[in-house]
Amino acid sequence: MTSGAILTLNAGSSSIKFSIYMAGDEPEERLRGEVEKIGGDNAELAIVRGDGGERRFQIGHVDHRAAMAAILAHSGHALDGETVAGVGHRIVHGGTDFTTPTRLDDATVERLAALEPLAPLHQPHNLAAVRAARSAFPSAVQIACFDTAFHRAHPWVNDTFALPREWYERGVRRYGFHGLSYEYVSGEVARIAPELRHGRVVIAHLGNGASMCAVRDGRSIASTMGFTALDGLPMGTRCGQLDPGVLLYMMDQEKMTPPEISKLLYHESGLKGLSGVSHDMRELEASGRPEAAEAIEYFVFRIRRELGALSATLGGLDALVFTGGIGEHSALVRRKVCENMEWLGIEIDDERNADHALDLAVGRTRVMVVPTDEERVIARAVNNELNAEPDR
Ligand SMILES: Nc1ncnc2c1ncn2[C@@H]1O[C@H](COP(=O)(O)OP(=O)(O)O)[C@@H](O)[C@H]1O
Ligand SMILES: CC(=O)OP(=O)(O)O
Ligand SMILES: [Mg+2]
Repeated sequence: MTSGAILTLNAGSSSIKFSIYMAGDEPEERLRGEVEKIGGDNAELAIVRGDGGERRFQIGHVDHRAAMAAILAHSGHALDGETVAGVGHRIVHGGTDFTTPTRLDDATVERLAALEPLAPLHQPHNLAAVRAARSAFPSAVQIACFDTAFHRAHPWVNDTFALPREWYERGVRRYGFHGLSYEYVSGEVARIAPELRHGRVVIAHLGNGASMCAVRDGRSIASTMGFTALDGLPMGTRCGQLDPGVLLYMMDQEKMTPPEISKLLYHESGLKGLSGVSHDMRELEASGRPEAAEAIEYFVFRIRRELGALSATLGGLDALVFTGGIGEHSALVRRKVCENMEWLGIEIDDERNADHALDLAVGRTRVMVVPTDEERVIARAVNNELNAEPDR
């Protein structure tokens, strides 16, 4: 059996999540943490140890590189002399080629860098973390785990756009994202409720990025995100589904350049753009401004619309599962999504919902809150790779 430590890195647009596991038959978590508000004036490093103890450090203004340095410094302490045997990375875009966890070398990093324009909020940061970790831990195995991989076997009708066929061959496809989260949550649903293993399940991953996925037999059938992580639901700062005619109008009539449009769609839209208050659901819920309430209303409206559509692709619904920062913590959003949904068998208990309980349903369709754990999926992939090479 393998020994040594596993470090996982999950770099997002404004945060880097990380964890340390010990390798073994099943990886064992030692510590997890996050640097939040990267790019702002008061970034914070939070560390949660396996025994539940939590520490927070104000680290001022940091960019991604400085945040990584802070993480590596703190990981060094926590490792307590253990060698890092493997580092696992969440890589948001794997394109058409990467469908399973993959070892990172110079050539792979270069191929993944070519996908940066398809995930500008994530991929450059993911690869910066890879470069930093390769130089900090040169003898460790570096493994890429892809957000797109869980969806790669979804049916062709969900994989394509109705463009001339050559565009599909050129890789313009609906990839889908949040796959590490869907893999973890669907596994948990099957473990907690074995009767749902072959059931019709919709998972709503509602975080700063948000998407929904129809799952059957542990596989993705359809999801709301497409070619990039802009499609589908509105998000913290991303617009979600948009008539492509809007883009043509912006270019032709408003003479906006591609970088200007990209900034608008990725950074200034979604909950932030609609409310003018914040991208953060906590702040919207606390705000008395009517625009904040309207932004929540739009978010909920789109979730309900997609729930209907995904249930239709599944031919009905046995379970709706909430996860992600909003899905796990916002009783308000869950209540609004589930209102007047008896036609889908959805009815929830208000008290259990306020308590963020695992099982909310009083109707025929299960409604569950399952905290996601992308880090564990990454740690398992690295652990498997290490166990496949026991002499390391
Ligand atoms: N207690 C809470 N109530 C409502 N929303 C919350 C709460 N905690 C976190 N959130 C929401 O969750 C988001 C972060 O979700 P998370 O899944 O961690 O995001 P990501 O991984 O995309 O950075 C925050 O931006 C905020 O909107
Ligand atoms: C793909 C994506 O949107 O990821 P995140 O939710 O971490 O921003
Ligand atoms: Mg996330």
